[in-house]
Amino acid sequence: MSSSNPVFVALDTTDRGKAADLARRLLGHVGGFKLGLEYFVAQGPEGMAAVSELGMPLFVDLKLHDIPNTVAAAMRGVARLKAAITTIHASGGAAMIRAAADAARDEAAKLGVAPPKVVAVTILTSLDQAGAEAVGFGGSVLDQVKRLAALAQDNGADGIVCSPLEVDAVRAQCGPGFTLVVPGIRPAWSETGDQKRVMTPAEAKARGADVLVIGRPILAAADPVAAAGRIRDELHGG
Ligand SMILES: O=C(O)c1cc(=O)[nH]c(=O)n1[C@@H]1O[C@H](COP(=O)(O)O)[C@@H](O)[C@H]1O
Repeated sequence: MSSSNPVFVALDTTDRGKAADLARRLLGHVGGFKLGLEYFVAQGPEGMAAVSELGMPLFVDLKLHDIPNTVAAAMRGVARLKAAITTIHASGGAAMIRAAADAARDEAAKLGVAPPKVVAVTILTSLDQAGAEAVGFGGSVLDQVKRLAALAQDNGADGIVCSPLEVDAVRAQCGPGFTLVVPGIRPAWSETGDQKRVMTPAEAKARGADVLVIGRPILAAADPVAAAGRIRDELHGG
C-alpha cells in the first residue's frame, strides 16, 4: 500500500466503541485498519463507517466464498464501504474470483471511487501441513499456495493472502505488482496462539510482504500503542 507503514491492525472485536477507540489511539502508529467478519456481523456497514471515517485505509476482511453470482453481489456492497483491500477465498474457483474482481471494479467505477484490492486467501495461516491435508489439500502447503496464487492472478485478483513462509516463492512466481497480504505475524515477544505458519514482522517484510496483518500482538498487549510502536521500530531495524 502507499503508506510507509505496512501494518494493518486487525481490530478483531464485536464492539463498535472498542474498535473506534483503538483505531483512534493507533492512528499514526499503523498503516491501516482491518475489520473482519465478527465485527461486520455485529455492527454492519454503519459500524464499518465508525472506523473508516478516521481516514485511514480500510481492509474489509469478509473472506467471501460462494457461487459467483452471490459473491459478486456481496462484493458490490464491499465496494460501497470504500474498502482499500478486501478478501475472497481462492478455493471458490476461477469463475468466483473473476466475478468478485469484476464486481469490485464495476461498482467502484459507478461510485467514482478507487476499487478495493481483491485479494484471495490461499491456505489459512492457522493450518499446518497436517491440517491442510485433512481438508483435502494434497501436496505441500507451499505447492498449494503457489497453485492458488496462480489461479487468483490468472482470474483478475490483485493479490493473495498467504503466510510469511510462502512469500518469497509467491513473489518469484507472481512478480512485483501482485499484492501479498500476510497474517501469521508474531513478534518474538508475543504468543503464537492458533496461528501455525508464523514469522516476525521484520522477517516477513524482508521477504517481500506488502501488507502485514497483525491482531493479538497489538490488541492483547497491555499497551496496544506501545506494542504497535515496538513493531514499527522493529520494521525499521530498531
Ligand atoms: O484474511 C486474513 O486476514 C487472514 C487469513 C489467514 O490465512 N489468517 C489470518 O489470521 N487472517 C486474519 O488475520 C488476523 C490475524 O490476527 P492475529 O492472529 O491476532 O494476529 C485475523 O483477523 C485473521 O482473520
